[in-house]
Amino acid sequence: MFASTVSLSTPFLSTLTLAPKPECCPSIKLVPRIGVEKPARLKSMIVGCKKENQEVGFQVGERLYLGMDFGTSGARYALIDKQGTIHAEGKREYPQFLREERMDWPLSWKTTLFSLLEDVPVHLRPLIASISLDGTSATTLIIDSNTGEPLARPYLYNESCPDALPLVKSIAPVNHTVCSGSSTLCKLVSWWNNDNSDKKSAILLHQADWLLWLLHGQLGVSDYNNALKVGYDPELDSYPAWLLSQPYSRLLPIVKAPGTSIGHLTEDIKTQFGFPEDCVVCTGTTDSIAAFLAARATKPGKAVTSLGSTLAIKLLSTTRIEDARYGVYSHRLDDKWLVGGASNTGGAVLKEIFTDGQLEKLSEHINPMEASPLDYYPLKSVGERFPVADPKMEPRLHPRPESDVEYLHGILESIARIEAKAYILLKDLGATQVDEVFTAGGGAKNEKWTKIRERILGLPVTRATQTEAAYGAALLALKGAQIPI
Ligand SMILES: Nc1ncnc2c1ncn2[C@@H]1O[C@H](COP(=O)(O)OP(=O)(O)O)[C@@H](O)[C@H]1O
Ligand SMILES: O=C(CO)[C@H](O)[C@H](O)COP(=O)(O)O
Repeated sequence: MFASTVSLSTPFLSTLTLAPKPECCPSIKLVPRIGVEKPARLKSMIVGCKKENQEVGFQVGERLYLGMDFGTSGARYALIDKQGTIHAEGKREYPQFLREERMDWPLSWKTTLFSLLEDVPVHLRPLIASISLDGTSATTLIIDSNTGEPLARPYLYNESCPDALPLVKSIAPVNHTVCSGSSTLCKLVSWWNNDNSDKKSAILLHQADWLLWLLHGQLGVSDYNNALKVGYDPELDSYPAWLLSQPYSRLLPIVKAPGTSIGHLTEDIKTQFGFPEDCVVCTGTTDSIAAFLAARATKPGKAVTSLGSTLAIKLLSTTRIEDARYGVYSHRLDDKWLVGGASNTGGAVLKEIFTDGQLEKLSEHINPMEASPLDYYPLKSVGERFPVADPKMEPRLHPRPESDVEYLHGILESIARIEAKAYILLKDLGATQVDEVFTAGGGAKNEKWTKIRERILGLPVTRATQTEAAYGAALLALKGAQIPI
């Protein structure tokens, strides 16, 4: 494990100022005041938002910023203005495309990307100044640099390549972030050692990088959040020498800060969707960092727990902590560090047992102030990443009580205990002590779960004003638009 406190330049959070809000409600009905014309002919648009039957518009020609989140179970978009007001939002499930009896994830993600763009109200598209998006971390694609098409099936965020671990451990510093079977570097090395396809034209991209490439057309660009788990050092702002000396280092993408303008939309995309000539595409981030950005927690000690399909924890710390023994790593954010990790526990386990409606109904009958005697380790399948890095950890969801209310209570409480263990671990490893937890993701809506977590964490737990990672991605688009290419 190593911990360091560094001063890093190019602050993000402090450079990103949201203009003062005109009186406008967060979730709004758009009421175009003038006839909606074909985007190509549209000169400018005053768009109102409804608040108690008033229409509050904003300056003609003001711009909008599009963020998209490609999470575990589906994708979302959020369209905001420079005050951070949401002008449109939507979501899509991933379509199931099979190829050789396996899910064709690249086709599903690409289809979902273009479906989300179709869902953006056509009369708002000409106002969009920039686009960014987030994806699941360490979801790795090996791409043919001649075509942009995948040379192999993607390695998903929670997949592990233990075959590559001994070699990766032999080149990387002790307990470095890449020394985990689910790291991007292990996936790259596993492909390099086992795949017989033509390696000359191969490049590595993360899910977010590849989806952004479909919009800007420049292959081989990533961000220092997505690139962390392939070995990029956001403190050095470069790949380390021990990695650059490897034969496969030529597959690595160039790395920019999240929310950096890469270039304009391709002509095809502009024409197909009616986006403006000056719309830029910005580097993205990972889904749990986008959720952190959405929460707008800016002080050390503030943390965001993303209760999505997985449990991802991000604590804003002045100290950088890396320790693969526990699945702990630090993402750079501005001049501070987002210390944390991602557990395989979380909503995906709940989804296998209960529908969202059942979760809502059953939760009504839970007394959150009463401790559940049930002790589970809820996992969908074998293997855990954090706060215990154990690829062989077995799920534990039995004995199952007669009552589904008691069963759900036990699962929610057990996930809360894992969350508490994670925050205690971060403190013991030297991170800034957590003093408040914001919640993002689908689980944030469960008030009983929030109360259970407050009791077990012994901390105030509040639902972030914005819980969707897509909002955080939109903030990155806003940042990128403020800094010209
Ligand atoms: N009322 C609820 N209580 C707890 N969890 C919930 C509730 N409603 C939905 N969820 C969980 O939220 C998860 C989806 O959250 P989301 O943030 O959309 O996930 P992701 O982006 O990781 O796909 C699902 O796994 C679901 O089980
Ligand atoms: O669990 C995940 C998918 O939802 C990702 O692993 C999650 O994004 C955590 O990775 P990171 O901390 O690098 O963002």
